[in-house]
Amino acid sequence: MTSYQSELGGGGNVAEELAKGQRAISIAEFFEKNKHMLGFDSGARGLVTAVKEAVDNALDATEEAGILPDIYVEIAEAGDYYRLVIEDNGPGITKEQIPKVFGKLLYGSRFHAREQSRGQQGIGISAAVLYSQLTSGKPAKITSKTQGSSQAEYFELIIDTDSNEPEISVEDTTTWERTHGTRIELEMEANMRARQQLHDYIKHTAVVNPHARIEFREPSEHLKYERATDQLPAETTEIRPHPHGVELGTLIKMLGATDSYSVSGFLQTEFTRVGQKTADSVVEHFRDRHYGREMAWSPPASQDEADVAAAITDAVNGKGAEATEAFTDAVMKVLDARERISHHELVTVVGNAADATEDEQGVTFGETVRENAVEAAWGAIVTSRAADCYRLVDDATTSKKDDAAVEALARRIETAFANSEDPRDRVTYDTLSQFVDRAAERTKERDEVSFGETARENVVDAFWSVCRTVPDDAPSVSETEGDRDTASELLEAMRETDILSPPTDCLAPITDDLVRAGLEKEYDADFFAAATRDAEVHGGDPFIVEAGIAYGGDLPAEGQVDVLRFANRVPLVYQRGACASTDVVKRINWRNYGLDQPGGSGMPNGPAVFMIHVASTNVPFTSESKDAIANVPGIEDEIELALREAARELKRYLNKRRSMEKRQRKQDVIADILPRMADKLSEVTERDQLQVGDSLARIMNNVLVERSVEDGTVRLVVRNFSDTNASLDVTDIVTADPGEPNDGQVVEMDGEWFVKWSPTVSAGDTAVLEYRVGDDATFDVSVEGVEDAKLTVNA
Ligand SMILES: Nc1ncnc2c1ncn2[C@@H]1O[C@H](COP(=O)(O)OP(=O)(O)OP(=O)(O)O)[C@@H](O)[C@H]1O
Repeated sequence: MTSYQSELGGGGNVAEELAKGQRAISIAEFFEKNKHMLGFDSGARGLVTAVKEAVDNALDATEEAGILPDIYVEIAEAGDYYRLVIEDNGPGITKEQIPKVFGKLLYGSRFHAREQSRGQQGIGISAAVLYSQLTSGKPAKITSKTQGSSQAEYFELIIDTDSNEPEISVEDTTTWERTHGTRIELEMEANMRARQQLHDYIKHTAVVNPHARIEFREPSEHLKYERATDQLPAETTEIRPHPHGVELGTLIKMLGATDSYSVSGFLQTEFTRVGQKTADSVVEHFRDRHYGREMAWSPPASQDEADVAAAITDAVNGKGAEATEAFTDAVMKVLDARERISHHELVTVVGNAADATEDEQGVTFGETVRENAVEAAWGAIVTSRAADCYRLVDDATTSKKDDAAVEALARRIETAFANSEDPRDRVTYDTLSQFVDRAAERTKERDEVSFGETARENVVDAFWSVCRTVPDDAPSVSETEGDRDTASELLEAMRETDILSPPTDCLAPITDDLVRAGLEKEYDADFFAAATRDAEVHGGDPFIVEAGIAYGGDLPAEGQVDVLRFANRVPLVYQRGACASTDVVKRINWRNYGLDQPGGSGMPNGPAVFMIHVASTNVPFTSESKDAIANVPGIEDEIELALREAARELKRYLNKRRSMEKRQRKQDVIADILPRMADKLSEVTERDQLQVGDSLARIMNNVLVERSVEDGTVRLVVRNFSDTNASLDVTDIVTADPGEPNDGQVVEMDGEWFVKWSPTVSAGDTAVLEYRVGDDATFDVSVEGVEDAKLTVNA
């Protein structure tokens, strides 16, 4: 760094020297230097990020247009570089927009939309273009065809990093076999070291987008992921911001942009879930914060020292005895009936009494008389502060506090009111808290009695609850926008008002059925479970968490469970350790759900894949490169609940499987011993060998299927030795024509006859299935509807 130290004291102006080097930095220049922020930290990672940005856009665009996505991704070596091609069958991009979409950072359609989408910031694809031009020096080649066009638009362009504007080198039309869509070709310095992440990204994209067809070709592999459903994700609706989710800067911007004059109108037109009632409630809190409330004191009783009536009478000059008395009586009549009165309420009471006296007595009560009367009456009323403060403190604290302590605290609060700058006893909640805190501190110092946190809060709330909201109009929109403190008061009022959660039609969860279908499509497992939670809200943005589990089958039994993380249907393949979803998986006790977890915490082991999906209008990521979900407690709780929901199903499955395995082992032992016993028995008794299948089925409480063939009659006897009903599908495959059996159905296929029955056999009952066939036929029976371990087939 240039040092100006030698110039210090030498008469030179360092600030002016520095000023020569100070200039604005373009966004493109900034990202050129900070590529890692956008996920382009290395050649390996750059390739994954570029694929991800283009595929995410393709999925967003096709979904928005209601088109089932057909996406082609190709990575090929091109000399010293890699060439990346991504094609989609989306709606295409208009000629005017192409240069901006690809040649300008921070240009997009989703930044301002409160709707679930993969893209959010308008940086993704242009950052890929920037990375490609920086590393290979080659322009991006874009082909795009909109629906109904016969020709496609073709551009070659780069981003001018000084101006953050597109620099077009070729602009042409071309023919393209796709009826509509977009094709992007980028060359970049890259390598395939992140091959695994690339494959994970594509495969996991296929899992959570079962409606998409994706073809992926890279130098050593060519893969096709077919769609599992023709059902597009549910259409989403854009929502207005929720009052609980905006920041101060955004609020001020919104106040500047609105057409509304009043804050109430502004709230109702610019935010979701705000009707008249909610707006009224926010405005009331806003006024409380902006103006404070007025303390209401109990008017002293007439026999008390402070004589309000006398004070009023004294204050009224030259109105004649009769009118003065009538006026004083009218005020006192109202005051006597009131338990408490605040300053503005007194102004109204005096005003009404003056109007009535004017009418009845024909004497004018002008502004000054009214003001004098209010001042005099208020002066007399506030003499009761001490007694009032005592009562409020006494009621708000426990009986354990002795009287002198209560008295001391109340006296100090009273003094705070008496010394306050506002003669109307207006206080904000914060000021009131300060009054009470200071009074409590002094009482501790002087009287050695302490009032703890809770006691203080109770006292503040007791005073606040008898304070009156002031009648002043809430500041207008322009007044609020023009003053940062006022805007901040409005924001706090919005946050403290209970407001219905935002609607969730802006979200499109995958849904549990499709989570399961997606997993079934890509993983050869024995068991699948899925759960979709109800929507919750974080910082004003709705979110939905989904979880899925695949278990067993071909999944690797060794090592840790594989965790697939997704945000708005986008697989997150980096920063696993920094992600809230990983943290949640680790903190669950998986032993409770039948999985192996060394030490009882951390990643569980076993042949399982966990899938976690967070869908939101604003997913809180840990960084701009959108690699990991931040540790937001509300979101973590939902992730945990979704996982536990799916895990409960897994537990049931594993328990059942274990008991079946146990049963099978027992059965294997018996099946081994029984024939040997039968052998021995027939040897000893010299009788024919016994049929052991029947006995085995009886011992194991199984369903037994036994065949006998006699004079061309094939008989399958089904005996249910279990204690529940059995609904079976029994199919006998015969090599000769079985004619027309009584209850079974026959289908012939390639010289084999399939005879099928679907009997329900009650516990302890028997069903007989029969047909006739020629002598030399052979048979092969299959039975479904009963677990293998509970079935004995002797046929
Ligand atoms: N394949 C495509 N088909 C149609 N429109 C597209 C396509 N790719 C990009 N767009 C349009 O270009 C805009 C900019 O895309 P870009 O990837 O830069 O940002 P984004 O997807 O909005 O947000 P993010 O930076 O979070 O990815 C998108 O918002 C979309 O309107």
